[in-house]
Amino acid sequence: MDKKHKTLGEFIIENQSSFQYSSGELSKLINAIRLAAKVVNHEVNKAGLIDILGAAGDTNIQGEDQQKLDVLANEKFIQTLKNREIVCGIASEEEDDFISINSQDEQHQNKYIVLIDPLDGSSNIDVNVSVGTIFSIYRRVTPVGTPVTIEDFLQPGDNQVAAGYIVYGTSTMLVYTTGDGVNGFTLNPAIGTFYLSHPNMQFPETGKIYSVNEGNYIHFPQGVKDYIKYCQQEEGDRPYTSRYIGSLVSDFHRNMIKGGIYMYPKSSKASEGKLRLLYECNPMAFLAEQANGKASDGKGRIMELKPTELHQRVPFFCGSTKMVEKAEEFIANALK
Ligand SMILES: O=P(O)(O)OC[C@H]1O[C@](O)(COP(=O)(O)O)[C@@H](O)[C@@H]1O
Ligand SMILES: [Mg+2]
Ligand SMILES: [Mg+2]
Repeated sequence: MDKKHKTLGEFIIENQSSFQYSSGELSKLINAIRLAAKVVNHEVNKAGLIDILGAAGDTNIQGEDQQKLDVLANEKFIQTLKNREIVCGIASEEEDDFISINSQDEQHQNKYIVLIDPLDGSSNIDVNVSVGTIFSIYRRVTPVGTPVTIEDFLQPGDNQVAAGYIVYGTSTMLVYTTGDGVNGFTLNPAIGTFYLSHPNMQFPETGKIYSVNEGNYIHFPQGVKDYIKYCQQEEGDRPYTSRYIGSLVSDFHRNMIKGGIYMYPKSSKASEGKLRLLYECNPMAFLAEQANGKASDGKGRIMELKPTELHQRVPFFCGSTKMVEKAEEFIANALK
């Protein structure tokens, strides 16, 4: 029993009252995500030993080949949330449409919806590089007790009540916010308990790491090219170091601890970039802002964007405030 660190369970109970809608329902929801994370973590850790590597044989609505672990993680999270009867709707990267869940208990109608990227960094699954899960939680906007509609999911990021990720890396961590700062919990695999290991996480105001797939450089807008050149120049505290894991969760996590910027710009190959607004950019933006960082589409705040489609993509620039502002500056200058 680790007396030095608070468990996630203790932390949730202690901080429940600081949550504006505190009714215990959100705590139950975070606990359900914790449970599903442990189940997926168990599978990820022994991926090479069980038939869970490689493609599942289907493509998702994004046109991507679904990996077996994408499908498994999707099933585990949806199953856990359904079984625990705490949400009235779920949307997932791996599901074409949202799922409406009617509560069996007439007396108790659920108010929360969850959007998930069940397995983030799918291209890294087979090569034993860290991957993650991303979640975003909203209160529904349509009347309680009626089936959820697309309106419940197409809410701007500013309406999120909670967001977070799990990183399955050298250690497994759950990092989340309910709008009162960002806290990180590390799983003690010996006893299956998450402990508070990274209280009040903060992005350093600036940093020396830039994370972008430079293989797409020639396809990037001029402003983005100019910013990357700026990062590579011999001047002042530059050149910065290029670090790109290819898992958004892992690149974000490192940059939040060390200071840095992650970029997935639009390009001549991908007119709106690659990342999905609802279950990748909005939750990471909420975390970034709660940790004194910044998240932008290159022009303005991600969380002000009014979503129009469940799986829409947006350009994404996220990390240390000064670095994101610099990138925005280069993008704006190139458009003059
Ligand atoms: O291989 P690319 O084009 O650089 O894309 C890598 C990016 O795509 C992602 O893998 C997209 O997420 P999924 O794996 O959930 O589809 C991000 O995690 C990562 O940052
Ligand atoms: Mg992803
Ligand atoms: Mg994914």
